[in-house]
Amino acid sequence: NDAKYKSEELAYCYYMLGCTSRSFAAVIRELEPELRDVVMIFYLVLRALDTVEDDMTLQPNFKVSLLREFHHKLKLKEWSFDGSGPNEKDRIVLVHFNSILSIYHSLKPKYQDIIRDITEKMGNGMADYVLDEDFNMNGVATVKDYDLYCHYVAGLVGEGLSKLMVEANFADISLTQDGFAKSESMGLFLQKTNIIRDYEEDLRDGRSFWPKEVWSKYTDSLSSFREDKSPESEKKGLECINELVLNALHHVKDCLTYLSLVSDPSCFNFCAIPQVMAIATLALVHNNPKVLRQNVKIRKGTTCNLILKSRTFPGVVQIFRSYVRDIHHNSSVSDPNYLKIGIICGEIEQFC
Ligand SMILES: CC(C)(C)CN1C(=O)[C@@H](CC(=O)N[C@@H](CC(=O)O)C(=O)O)O[C@H](c2cccc3ccccc23)c2cc(Cl)ccc21
Repeated sequence: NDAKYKSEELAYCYYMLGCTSRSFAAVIRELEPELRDVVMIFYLVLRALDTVEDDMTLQPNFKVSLLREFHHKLKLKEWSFDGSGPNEKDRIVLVHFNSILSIYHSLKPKYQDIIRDITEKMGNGMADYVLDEDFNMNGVATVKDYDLYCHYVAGLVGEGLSKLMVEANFADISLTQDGFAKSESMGLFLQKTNIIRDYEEDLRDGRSFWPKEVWSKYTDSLSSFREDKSPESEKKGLECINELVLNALHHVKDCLTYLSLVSDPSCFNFCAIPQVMAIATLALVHNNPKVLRQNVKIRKGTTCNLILKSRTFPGVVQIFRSYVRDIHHNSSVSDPNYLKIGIICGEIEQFC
């Protein structure tokens, strides 16, 4: 019967959520019922889009049209895609997209519209970068491009989540009345932290997202930090990392303000946990030469402590204050951005 069929599809969607991201899947499962399925579907649709964008085995022109028309697939009753490369880790969400569609169509129309609108904007933004040859090899050109790319892949997620939470009455309406500036910062803080951390891994995949306007101050070729093991090259690499850390820190005040406006406890957790993981990761990558050679990750034990401590807003503020102090104290006097890092850390500590 229909109810049984839907619950099997729902269970399969949660199974796919678990495949794409174990630790975050647990956080989504703790959301209030009104938003749990909505956010889970939103997350899976974004994962599907990300899997298409990440797939370097797809013909560029085919990839561009699939990204630009992906939001139309959400209007279909049935659609799936089995053409992803064999190594695409989340290809399951495209192969079994029918399960996502069946739950998507059971959501309230308002929620469906928000998800489809973000999917359209994100798909078109991603498509704009696919054909940009320079982007693949030299990262984004300017810091402005860096912010625009992060807007498409992460800032828009913040806009969508803010609309969903306000629609469900779980967050203050002001989150949708500032032009989504704070929502944007939430996404950009996460994405910029990942981009700094993933330097070596992305180079291995033959691409980088570090803005040339920054790295070209420290080297003639982005991959030199990885290839040239000399102390001079390492020092330049660290100064480049630290400038990107400085750039990311400018989003922190907005992120803390955003979190103070999320009233529902389960939504607060959902929003706070990725943020505290990000500030811990940012402190880890700051002035850390290992970033140039491998993919550094915060320790499992640290993650558990962060999750426990981030259940309340004061707990989150304390976590941010402590890591921002670490960044401030670990900054080298010889670093060209030493003063700017001191200023932004001081401002954040004031703000806390
Ligand atoms: C690119 C990204 C940062 C937006 C990805 N993104 C996130 O990073 C996840 C966390 C995540 O997936 N962590 C992975 C680790 C990892 O993949 O690096 C895990 O397994 O724990 O969180 C974000 C996310 C959560 C809560 C509030 C947000 C507000 C604005 C923007 C994004 C927000 C996310 C929410 C949704 Cl609905 C969809 C995607 C995301």
